[in-house]
Amino acid sequence: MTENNRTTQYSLRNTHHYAIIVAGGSGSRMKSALPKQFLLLNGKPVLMYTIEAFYNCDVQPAIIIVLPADYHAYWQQLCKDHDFRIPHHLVNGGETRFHSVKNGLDLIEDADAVIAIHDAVRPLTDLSTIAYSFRYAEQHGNAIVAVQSRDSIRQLKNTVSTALLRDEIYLVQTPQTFQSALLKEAYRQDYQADFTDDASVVERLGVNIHMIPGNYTNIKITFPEDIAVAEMLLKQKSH
Ligand SMILES: Nc1ccn([C@@H]2O[C@H](COP(=O)(O)OP(=O)(O)OP(=O)(O)O)[C@@H](O)[C@H]2O)c(=O)n1
Ligand SMILES: C[C@](O)(CO)[C@H](O)COP(=O)(O)O
Repeated sequence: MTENNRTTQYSLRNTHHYAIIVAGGSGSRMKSALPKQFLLLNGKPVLMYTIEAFYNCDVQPAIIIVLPADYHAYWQQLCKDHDFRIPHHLVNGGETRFHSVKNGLDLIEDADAVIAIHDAVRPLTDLSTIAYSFRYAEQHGNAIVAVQSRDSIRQLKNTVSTALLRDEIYLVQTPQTFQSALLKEAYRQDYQADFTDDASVVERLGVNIHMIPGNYTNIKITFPEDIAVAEMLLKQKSH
């Protein structure tokens, strides 16, 4: 795990930065008719918080939003209703998260770019974590935000469960940030069911993945109860 020196200043002037925010899912586990990226947190859609975090971080990436094709008009209306003016590019979602990321990547031609991939449904990411992930990936090729397990861990194989070393277990979040040539090469691979995040796609090339520290509050809104938790955390953040 790499030390997150949040006070260090790096020069970003010679590179190009992009954020691909994937919001192409249907949110089946949320059991809501409206996909969870559009649900309201304290009156504002989840996706708007996420875009604001990237817009407000000091790296100032270009922002690409991947949305199901059927929801582009709905999103544009939401932007009008909430007077949401942050500039962003819209791309169609794909069949899985992998295909959605790929659609976003197709928009980026810059071979020297640094690209952060982020779940639209993680609206609580710190600005400093976003900025650090860009800076770390710029220097080391990739940066994956993760937190150490706080619970004891057991692995179940067939019917036998075994304790694992908790200190060796990390829970992976987003953003996951990469130099563009590496990420584009990785996403030229055929889709595999065990590609659950961008790190697993890049790792399949034989590349070493670097974890950087995240926050336990960077939750992914997945189940109905996560909405109440996110609203509470947002209220705490604003005080
Ligand atoms: N085809 C897909 C599937 C997922 N995502 C995005 O990937 C992120 C993480 O995925 P997940 O939480 O699984 O979202 P859903 O697929 O929407 O939820 P579920 O698995 O419960 O259906 C979300 O921001 C989601 O919108 C995407 O862009 N395109
Ligand atoms: C990318 C991710 O959020 C990292 O934890 C996670 O793998 C997404 O998983 P999901 O099954 O698509 O929610």
